[in-house]
Amino acid sequence: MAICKPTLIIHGGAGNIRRDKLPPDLYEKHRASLQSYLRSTYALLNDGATALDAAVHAVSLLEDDELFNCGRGSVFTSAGTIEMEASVMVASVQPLDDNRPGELKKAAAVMNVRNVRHPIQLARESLLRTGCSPDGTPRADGGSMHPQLAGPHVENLARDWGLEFKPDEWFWTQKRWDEHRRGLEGKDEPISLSQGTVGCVCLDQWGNLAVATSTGGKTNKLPGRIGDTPTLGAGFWAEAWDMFLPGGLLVDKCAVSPHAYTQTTLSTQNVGCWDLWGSPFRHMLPRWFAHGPKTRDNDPPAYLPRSAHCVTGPDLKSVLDMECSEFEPRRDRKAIALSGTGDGDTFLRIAAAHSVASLSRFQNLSLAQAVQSIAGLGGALQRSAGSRWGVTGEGEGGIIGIEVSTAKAILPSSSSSSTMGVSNWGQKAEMGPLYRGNVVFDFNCGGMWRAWIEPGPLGEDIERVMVFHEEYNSASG
Ligand SMILES: NC(=O)C[C@H](N)C(=O)O
Repeated sequence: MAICKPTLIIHGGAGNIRRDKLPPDLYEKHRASLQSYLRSTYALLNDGATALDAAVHAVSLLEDDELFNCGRGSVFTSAGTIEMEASVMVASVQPLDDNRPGELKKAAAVMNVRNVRHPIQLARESLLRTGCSPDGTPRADGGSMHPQLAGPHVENLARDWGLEFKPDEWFWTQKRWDEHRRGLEGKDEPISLSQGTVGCVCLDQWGNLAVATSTGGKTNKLPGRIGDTPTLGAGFWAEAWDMFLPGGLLVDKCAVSPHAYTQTTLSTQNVGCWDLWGSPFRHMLPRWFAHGPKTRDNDPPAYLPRSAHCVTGPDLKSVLDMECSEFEPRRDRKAIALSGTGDGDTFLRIAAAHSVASLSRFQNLSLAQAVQSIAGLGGALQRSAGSRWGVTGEGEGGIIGIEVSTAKAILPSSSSSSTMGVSNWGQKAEMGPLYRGNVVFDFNCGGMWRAWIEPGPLGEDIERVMVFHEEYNSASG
């Protein structure tokens, strides 16, 4: 049964893109490409495609488009060769199910790939071919449980799996060759450069999230260099976790401060604690919490389901007797997926995508806040460049993502003007509640090519295509 409204965001690279160095015709070409890929991918999602297939569809189109640094438009290494990288990863707000495509392996990445027309399709095949069944018995699909595969070995698998190959000439483009030559000669770029990696994050009707990312890497990278795009947790990540919402009991530390958050790992699962005092669930708290937080030194140090570990106190028995029938523990699930672009060496150094996920999960930040603190201005990517910031391109980049939760509501997104957030209140539809993904992005450099669908004031779909923080034609930015 459909439980989610499809949600979609695509990026086409971030970097030192400047308004005065981005001619209108080049802007228009990027805008038209991104809009067309956004539309066809969104149509697929609405027709019932899985998030994985839709994301791979979007990135396959980008890989054939010379404008972007991936597939056919890939940049050259310092040796004048093309070495491509791509990755996919999935997560779901549905309960874990090893029979769901991709769930067994969760992520697959390919690196140092040559002549494969669609590296992203190779990553998809590698994800789905695990070489074993959910119960661990061998399966003859030619795959393995390895999430990262490189070079001639994975190219051989691509042949075995029937993927399309193209000759070197097909990948050669004048624009990238000129960039390569100018770079070797130490000359400046005459027009705006984006680092050009592409990515798609989407949510399907069944609550599955997928991220697909593809790149040629950095212009004049050393042959054999592996970047963030095919490295788990650096240039991409997807994750889902269970949350407990009102009906469970609160962590002591959480009760001390209205904004505190505590996460305790229990034997079989992680449980989280929301800031209930400032949350929309306030009115659902039992009456004995009505006076707000206070410290209870003898309480158990974790937020646990009632049956396992209960709040102590004089009124506990009567509270449970009176309140529990109307206050059942409810387990909700949250999922996120992220794709990055920019200086991959920095993304690697700070495990950028996984850092965003950890902030969201363990610090209980909205995804918008978490993305901002890593990829926004003054965020961890920028800070890690130190005194080299603005000189070498180090630390520059951006991240796109989607979060979705089966709770009736999630915490509102950051109000920062540079971090786009769409609130995620469950929508009522005939078949029951539909959840909407929350599209987020941020970047710390001149621009990031991106396109997404957002809800208008009446809930209608609105397409957005942007490169700067503001519209291309606005005076500022
Ligand atoms: N184009 C990019 O975004 C570059 C990519 N992140 C890399 O460093 O390999």
